[in-house]
Amino acid sequence: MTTGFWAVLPAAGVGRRMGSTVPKQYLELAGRAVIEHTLEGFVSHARIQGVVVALGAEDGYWDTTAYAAHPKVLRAPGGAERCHSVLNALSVLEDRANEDDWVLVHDAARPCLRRSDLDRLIDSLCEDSVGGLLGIPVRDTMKRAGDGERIDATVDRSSLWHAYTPQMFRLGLLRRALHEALEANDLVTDDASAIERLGLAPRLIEGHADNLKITRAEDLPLAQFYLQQQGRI
Ligand SMILES: Nc1ccn([C@@H]2O[C@H](COP(=O)(O)OP(=O)(O)OP(=O)(O)O)[C@@H](O)[C@H]2O)c(=O)n1
Ligand SMILES: C[C@](O)(CO)[C@H](O)COP(=O)(O)O
Repeated sequence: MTTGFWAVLPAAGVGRRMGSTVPKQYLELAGRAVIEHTLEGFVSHARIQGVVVALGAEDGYWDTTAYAAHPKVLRAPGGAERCHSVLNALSVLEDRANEDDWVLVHDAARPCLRRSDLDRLIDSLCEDSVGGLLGIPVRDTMKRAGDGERIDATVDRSSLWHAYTPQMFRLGLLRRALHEALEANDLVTDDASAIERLGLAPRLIEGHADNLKITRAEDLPLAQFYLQQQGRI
């Protein structure tokens, strides 16, 4: 049986840290919504059979996007935290995908993902027994803050990475891992953390630092710069 590939885009956040009345996944970036740039990379990918977007209950923007009626795009209800949104999206895949199909979970707020990095992730992990994620090794000296934002310690950075997305795991394993994390009230902030809780070791695949997550206001012009550098706008 051929193994399928699906994408899940958690897009149900409110963007508190962005400080905008418009959720950051719908802010304009080079004339399109952030989420439209993100979706383009998955909808246009020949190996990706479908994309499930997890949307907030109050989302009044999705229907204005160019992908609202796209045949490859499905919807799921967002949840209170990112982990709930992802688990809801996996439920939408249950009657379409096989348990061993690969699911690539990618933040809607990361519009600058390179096709080359996406392909490297898929090619590196498609035979892997666990799965993994894109990331980059940290480049700065890392400090742990103590009281009053004074340094408590300098942390050995030699094996520290920034965890990015997509994070790629088989549907059945990821659903079980997230379900068990939530059962333990462990509101994991990424999908790999749920897999690690099972005692498994996801692989880190080095990508590019321009796969930033739009989080604060200064990230939007930086994302535009990166898209220009990539020749995408
Ligand atoms: N309950 C939630 C919270 C977040 N997300 C999504 O998960 C991704 C990463 O989350 P984050 O950057 O934290 O987005 P927000 O939660 O919107 O940001 P903030 O924490 O600043 O509110 C985003 O695409 C966001 O839309 C989601 O689907 N469901
Ligand atoms: C999934 C993630 O982008 C990996 O770095 C990150 O954990 C999301 O965290 P957030 O607090 O939901 O932005």
